[in-house]
Amino acid sequence: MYRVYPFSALVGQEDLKTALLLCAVDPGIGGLLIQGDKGTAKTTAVRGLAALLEEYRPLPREESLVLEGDMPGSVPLRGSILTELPLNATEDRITGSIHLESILKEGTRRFEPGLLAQAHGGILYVDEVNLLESHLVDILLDAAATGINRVEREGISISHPSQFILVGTMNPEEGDLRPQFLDRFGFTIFISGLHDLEERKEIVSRRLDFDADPEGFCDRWLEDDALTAEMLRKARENLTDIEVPESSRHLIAELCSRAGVMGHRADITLTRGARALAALVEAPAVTGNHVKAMARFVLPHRIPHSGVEGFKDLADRTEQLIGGAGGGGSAQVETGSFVPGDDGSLDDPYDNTEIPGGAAAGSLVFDHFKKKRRTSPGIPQGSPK
Ligand SMILES: Nc1ncnc2c1ncn2[C@@H]1O[C@H](COP(=O)(O)OP(=O)(O)OP(=O)(O)O)[C@@H](O)[C@H]1O
Repeated sequence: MYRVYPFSALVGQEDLKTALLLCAVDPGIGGLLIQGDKGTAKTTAVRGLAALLEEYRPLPREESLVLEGDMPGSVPLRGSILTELPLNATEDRITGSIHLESILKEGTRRFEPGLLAQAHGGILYVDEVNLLESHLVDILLDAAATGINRVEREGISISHPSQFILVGTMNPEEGDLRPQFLDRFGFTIFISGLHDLEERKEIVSRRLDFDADPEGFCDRWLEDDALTAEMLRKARENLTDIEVPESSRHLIAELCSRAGVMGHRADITLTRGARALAALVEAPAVTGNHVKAMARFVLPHRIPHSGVEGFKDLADRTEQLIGGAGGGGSAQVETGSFVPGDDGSLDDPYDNTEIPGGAAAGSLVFDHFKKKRRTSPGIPQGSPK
């Protein structure tokens, strides 16, 4: 059987893994744009997450799609949870079209679903999204934001749900994405290769182990993938119960206003991101630390700039904003109703202690993951990493 390199076996790149998980917790975040170097596990991470979603099914997935409009009915949903969009995809292929053969042969009109139908309930991966024609990017971002694919063509109007996790990649050296498109991607992260020598060696040895014995390698990471899926499932379930207190709302407004972002999309995405992060680390409410961590994913690509500044400069400006926000400190909120686990061994995930400058989202999620793994009865202490 064909095996996929496990999501949990990725070395480091915790922000990348976290950004992907958060988009799975709340696809309404609007998708993730990964900028960065080649060979840094972007595709490996996305395929690993897809395999995890396929195996453990932490997210709801419908069997068929309900069509509305001029051709009401339903079409079966089939295929993989991961839809990869080819760069030569046409608008018809993406949105779906009227099946010509059925008109010619049977004289009836039938809707032929496209990639936006196939992606419903899964991941839509667009490698090198900056090389895609603008009107196609527009269609993808529109569906990602609204969760609906609308086909208005040839005198016909059809719509169907299309909720997916949009993941785009781009290498800025090969061309830019227009600012109006950048703003519509919920998160952007920049990733580069790892410089820690031990981590580099670990990447090679894990890859060679996987290639030599994919089955055995995947078995060793099974428990970690299962735990990640369980965290995802719980976070999805609890998402709308997470409180966003006034102090966090204030911090979000302050950060976005000081960043000088256009409109209010950043405020909304930052709120959704912080809420998804709180859900993933099992906190009952959004704290200042969650907001600050999410500001790094939400603000850099939205800060107005002259065009000469690279992502790194904008990330530095975001750090300055985070450092100076909230009167230089945290968004203080009440400790809420957190009840430690039965064994009392988990730290309070709602810990609102000020972390100077806030912690990285990847650290918050994977520190929590490691604590859970230590206290999960089914997980052997000797599991990898
Ligand atoms: N952090 C990592 N952990 C595990 N494997 C890694 C890591 N970084 C890179 N690799 C390995 O490097 C190889 C390249 O990874 P991958 O194809 O996912 O990169 P990519 O970022 O999608 O590249 P490209 O931009 O060229 O498409 C794979 O064999 C992958 O296993």
